[in-house]
Amino acid sequence: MRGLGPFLKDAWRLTRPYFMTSEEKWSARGLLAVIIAMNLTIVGVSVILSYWRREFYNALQVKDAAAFLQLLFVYRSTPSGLMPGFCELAGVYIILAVYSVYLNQLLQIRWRRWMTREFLAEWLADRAYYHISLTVDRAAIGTDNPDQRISEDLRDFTDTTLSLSLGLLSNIVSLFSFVVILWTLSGPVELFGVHIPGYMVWVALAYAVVGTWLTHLVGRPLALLSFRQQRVEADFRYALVRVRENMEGIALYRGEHEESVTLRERFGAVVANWRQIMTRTKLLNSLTNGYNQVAIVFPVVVAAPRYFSGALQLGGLMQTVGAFGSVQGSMSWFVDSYASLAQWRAIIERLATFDRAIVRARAEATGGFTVTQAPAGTVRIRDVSMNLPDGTKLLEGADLTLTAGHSIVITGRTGTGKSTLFRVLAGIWPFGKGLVQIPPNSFFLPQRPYIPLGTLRHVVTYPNPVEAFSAEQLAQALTDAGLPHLVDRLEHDDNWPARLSGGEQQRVALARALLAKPDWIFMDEATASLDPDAEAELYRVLKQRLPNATLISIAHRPSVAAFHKERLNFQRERGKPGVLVTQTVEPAVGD
Ligand SMILES: Nc1ncnc2c1ncn2[C@@H]1O[C@H](COP(=O)(O)OP(=O)(O)OP(=O)(O)O)[C@@H](O)[C@H]1O
Repeated sequence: MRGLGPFLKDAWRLTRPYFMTSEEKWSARGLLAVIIAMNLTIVGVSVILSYWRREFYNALQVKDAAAFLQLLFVYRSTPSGLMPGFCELAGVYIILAVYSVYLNQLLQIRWRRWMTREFLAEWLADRAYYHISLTVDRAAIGTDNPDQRISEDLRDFTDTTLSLSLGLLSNIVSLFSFVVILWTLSGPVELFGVHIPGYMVWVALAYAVVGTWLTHLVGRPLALLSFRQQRVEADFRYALVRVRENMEGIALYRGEHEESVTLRERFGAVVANWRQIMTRTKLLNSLTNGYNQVAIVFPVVVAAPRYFSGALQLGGLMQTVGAFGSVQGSMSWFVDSYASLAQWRAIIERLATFDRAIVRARAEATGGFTVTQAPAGTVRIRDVSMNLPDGTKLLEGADLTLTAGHSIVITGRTGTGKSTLFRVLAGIWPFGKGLVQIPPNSFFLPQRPYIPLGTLRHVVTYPNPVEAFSAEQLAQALTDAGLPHLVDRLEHDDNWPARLSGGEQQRVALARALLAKPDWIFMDEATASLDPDAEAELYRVLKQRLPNATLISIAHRPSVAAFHKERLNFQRERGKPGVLVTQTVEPAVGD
């Protein structure tokens, strides 16, 4: 963990924009001011209620029924001023308590909405999400699981920041107010010849600190145990999900017994940890119940000598009991907040690291590459060096010019760097340097196409809006791509990533290319899941439907090479940068 200074700086850096510079800053400040005012008023009402208590019990002591009724339902004039009735005080208290929480939740969700939008925009800008995924450092907190940072950490950050800061303010004011009340009620005491003024204040503070500290000590292992419980429950659930996702594989291997052993083992951990939670909860409950029972009489016992000596009336005694409870409540808040403070610190650390990783990734979006538009009819790379994130060189100082109408197939042994070259040409690979010039109307088809959730129409038109193409255009593209059976299901909302086979997914990607009508089509083993006949058929369709498009394909099969004019062989020896070697290919029949 970093020092306190940098941590506070990070906390401020995350908090500042919403309240200081965002377009919502005025409504946010207004809402925060109202919540603070409400919380302080709640403390004020509690203080008035403490004096009300004194009047009320004094009225009981002297059997003054009129004062009793006034104090319950209307108001009463007292020597120290007008005392509102219980109904009014309770009414105001209830309204404040309800609306302070409600407005707090409102501010929390608005703040979270704003931060989530900001983080999402930053994360998706300049392909920062992709860059971070390439360089993710498992040891560094903050850059792993971006989904968790954006959903959970932002939620917990806004929640914890508000509850800690507002809680701190209310509890300081409350502690101070009730310590003063207790001080005025409590006379001095002589202990072993020492004169101690306001002795009840010291007793209350000591009682609260010892009690909450003991509770904290006994209860602390529970936090760890419940954290572990979440983990073992998640492990058990994950094992069940693995079975669900691999049912066919398990059935074919007859792996039921093995699975059942694993599942029982994992559930065994759930039960074992739960038993520890039970034991610890029992201990904690013994302590808190005992403490709470003692708390009922403890302040009365402490104040009793002054009551019996006549220095305090019944009202004063009851006010003392209430003030004692309030001091204890505020002190407990400070002790309990240790845990939330540690949690808050961890959240801020994770969010700040994530934020810095995004800024860094955006700054290095294209690495040392200069990606520009190519002059019409060419694709050019000049002096391109292509590295892995760890610095390993895949290609060094490469030059390449592709001309329109001259289709190329890129081949090479697996793992040489063909897909990485494809990413460089697409302008998304950030590691390396050189000039990359690509014509604007280029279309990139990866090996594993992205299939979003939603209707099939959304899947096929992605990333364009659903209304970008007519039903006839979509039907034609699907039919051309070999998916005529899906034409009727365009409006069906299904789990398409799971429903479509690997080959069908690649056909959907080709349908997208047919709709986009690009001048250049770059394909990274984009038909590898199809059988050779279907693959050849699709290449024929592409050439027929898009006769002016130039195909640049990465492929292993010779049958695909036959659809291209030239072969570019990516050759790389272990530990050395690769080279691109041009070779001729036999044209396919009808090419
Ligand atoms: N993000 C990454 N981090 C580290 N290494 C990577 C990363 N991406 C790719 N590599 C490595 O770079 C090398 C080249 O990968 P690439 O996918 O470009 O190969 P390829 O020639 O397309 O292989 P194939 O024919 O099997 O698809 C491989 O050794 C791969 O493990």
